[in-house]
Formats: sequence, structure tokens, C-alpha cells
Amino acid sequence: MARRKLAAGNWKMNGTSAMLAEIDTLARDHADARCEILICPPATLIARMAERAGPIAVGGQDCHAADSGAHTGDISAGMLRDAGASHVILGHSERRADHGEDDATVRAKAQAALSAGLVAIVCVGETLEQREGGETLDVISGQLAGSLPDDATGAAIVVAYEPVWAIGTGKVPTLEQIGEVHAHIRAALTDRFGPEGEAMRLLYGGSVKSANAGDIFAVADVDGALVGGASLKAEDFGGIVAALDQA
Ligand SMILES: O=C(CO)COP(=O)(O)O
Repeated sequence: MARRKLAAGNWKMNGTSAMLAEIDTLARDHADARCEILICPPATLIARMAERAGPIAVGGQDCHAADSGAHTGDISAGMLRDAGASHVILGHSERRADHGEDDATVRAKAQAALSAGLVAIVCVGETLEQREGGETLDVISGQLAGSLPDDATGAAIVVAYEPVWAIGTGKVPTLEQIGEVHAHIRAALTDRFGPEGEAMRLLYGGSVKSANAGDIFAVADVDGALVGGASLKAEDFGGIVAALDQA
């Protein structure tokens, strides 16, 4: 099954207008990339970034489960789409921790994203305590079961494995650990969704840099990366894109 590789950048709460130049550099340097390239800037930059992104896709970092209504400060999936986004990250561990999002919330948001025609990147991952307690695979199974809608398709859902303890820490799981979790996720997805589960792309995220990207991309069932810190500069992210294209 040929899955198109995806290099996704999550800018988190970083970036003002001055950083829009990064997208110009990325679009110029990687116009011929074989992999799909996505940047998810803060919501304030989505529309302007989408106008100049060329072949680079632009995404949101969250959406509300409802279409519209009395939800001060929130953004719907349809609004993201209207602003020029094609993707949205959902259930990132920072949202699960900072905003109390549970699996049911993430699933409702994913449903809204699918209805709006967005690709949803649904994040799962264990904490250090859960890893040390030997609970990793059970935790991931539970998050997948609870967070993915029943009508998830290979085209509309991407799953990102982001061990919480590897995010922004410079600590990366061993290639064996990444391979074990990705194989587990793939098996859970094909069990539940059949060929659609086989078609879903699986990203690894957590301290990915151009220096370690090549090794990570060689692991079976790693179809790309969800990158935080190293996505903020086009040059750094470009090294990851190049590694993915060579994988
Ligand atoms: O959380 C992440 C991407 O969503 C990973 O962040 P870092 O690449 O900064 O570790």
C-alpha cells in the first residue's frame, strides 16, 4: 500500500507576521518535493499563510466540535476551511493536558473536521509514567478506540504517535520502541477499519530534527513526522523534508 509521506510542522503558540517569510522559503525550496508538506501555524496566521503557501498545505492546531455558536474564543472546522486550511491537528497532548480534552472530545472534533472536509491529524501518546509502568500499548489502544470516529477513512485521518515525554525534550524513543508502537497502531487501525486503516498515514512526533529524521523514517509504518520546534525555521524543517523524500 503506497501512502504519500507527510512532513507536518506544528508551530504551537509561536509566530507573528514576521514569520510568514518562512513559508515563502519552504515553498521555494521544496516546490518539487514528493512528500506532502504541511504547516500548522497559530490561527491568526492561517489565512495569510494560505495565500502565499503555494504547494505547502496549511492547517489548524485545534477546532471546536460544533459548527458555530456561543463558544467564545473557539474556531470551528468550517472556519478553518474557510480561512484556507486543509488539515487540523486534534488531541495534541498539550491540548489534552492544558484544556482537559478527553478521547470523546477529540472524537467529536474529528467528526466535525471530517464533515468540514478537513484532514484530521489525531494525536496519541503515552506519558513517561505510563511508559515506565509498561502501559504504553494499552494507553495507545484506548486513545485510538476513543478518539477516532467510526467513519474514519485513510484519506481523512492521519494518526500521530507523540510520546509525551519526547515532546520538546530532545529525548527520542529508540527505533525499536517507535517501530513497536507504530506496528501496534497499524494493527489496531486495520482491525477496525480494514483497508482504510491500512491507508491511514502514521506520523511520529517528538524531538524530530534533521539529524535523527532519516533513521526514524526508515522504521516500518512511519509515514512522516509531526514536528514542533524544528518546524519553526524553513531551513531546519527543510532538512526533515529532504530526509523524508529520501526515505
Ligand atoms: O509536539 C510536537 C509536535 O506536535 C513535537 O514537538 P517537538 O518537535 O518540539 O518535540
